[in-house]
Amino acid sequence: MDNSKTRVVVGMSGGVDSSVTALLLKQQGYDVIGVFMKNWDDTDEFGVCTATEDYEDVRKVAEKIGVPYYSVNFEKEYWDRVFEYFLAEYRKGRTPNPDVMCNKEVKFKAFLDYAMDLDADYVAMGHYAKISRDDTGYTHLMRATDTNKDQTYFLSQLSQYQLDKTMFPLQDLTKPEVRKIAEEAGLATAKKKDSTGICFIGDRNFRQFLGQYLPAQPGKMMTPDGVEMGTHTGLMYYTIGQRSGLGIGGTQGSSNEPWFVVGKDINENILYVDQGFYNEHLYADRLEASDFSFTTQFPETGTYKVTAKFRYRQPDVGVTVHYNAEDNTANVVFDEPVRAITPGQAVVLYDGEECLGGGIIDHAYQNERVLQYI
Ligand SMILES: Nc1ncnc2c1ncn2[C@@H]1O[C@H](COP(=O)(O)OP(=O)(O)OP(=O)(O)O)[C@@H](O)[C@H]1O
Repeated sequence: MDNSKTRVVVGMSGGVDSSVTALLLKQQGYDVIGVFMKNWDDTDEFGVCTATEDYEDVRKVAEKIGVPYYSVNFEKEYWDRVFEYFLAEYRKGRTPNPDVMCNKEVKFKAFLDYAMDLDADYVAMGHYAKISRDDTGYTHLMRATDTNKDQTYFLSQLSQYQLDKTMFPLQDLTKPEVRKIAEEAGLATAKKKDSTGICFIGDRNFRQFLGQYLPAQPGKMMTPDGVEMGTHTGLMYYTIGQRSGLGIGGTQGSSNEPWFVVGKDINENILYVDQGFYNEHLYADRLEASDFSFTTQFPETGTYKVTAKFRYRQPDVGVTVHYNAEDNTANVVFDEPVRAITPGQAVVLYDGEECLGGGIIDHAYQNERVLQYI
């Protein structure tokens, strides 16, 4: 097949995954253009900026494989559509997922629009996820072959239009295979270490970073039974189910079991803590979520039996979804109790290998009691 008339704009981050993405498309004969996005000014006190180093890697790889490359600045779009949302969620005591929003608003919106202005037919990214196009014209988002790396959780809010314009050339490869391809092709990024954590925070200290934007408000730390356990340093620093950083020894109370965050009262500025990983206050039997997006079609109001993930890298759980199309919300009832459901995170729905879409978790319940008090 002659791919030379099909233009594909590849999001090149300067990492190994997107380097191999560009290489594979070039080998398949596509008209490839590499584009690096600068979404965040991370120049440090020494004037060093990792974006400059990453772009240098894009240059090396693009020159090696012989594709043109550009850089585009989306700092404003990223700030307005991802970072403001991130801060607003923390202000409400929730734990947002900026990667879900970055995909929806920047990588597959601002970037996609930019690519279309370059007369692209598709954008391609180095995500581990599969695109499958059926005979009726629908494009489906499927889990990656490398289940260990599958990123559909983060892509769950993409629309049919966005998916229809997307290619994921790594979809059938495992990470070790991708590294091997990069090495054999002599790409400068073959041995580059994977990025970790939230992209704009990088290796920086999370507390310090967040504290620069949101003033920390210390308050009371209590057990759900009302026993005062000391003070917390600011509700935003704690996530439901989290163990570390409570500053309480294991000797308080009746057992030596470690302490976990089991709830937050944002109005009273109280952090609720209790003992034991399997603490009953951490287990929910259903949740309510809003702001759903679906990858093929929005369903009608009704009841659906599917599986769901409530955070990245968690096995699916069987659920019954009672979806309300009028206000785009759902009540999601679990087949078995689930630990540490966290408001602000995405609930992502699957039908077998297909990622159907997802919403944002608002509340979790246990026997009709609202957990977490947020
Ligand atoms: N700054 C950027 N500019 C252009 N594209 C980007 C940028 N950051 C990420 N992407 C695209 O999004 C994909 C997934 O991003 P993610 O942050 O998960 O990177 P990754 O899995 O570490 O990939 P890579 O090894 O390519 O950095 C990348 O493979 C790339 O195609």
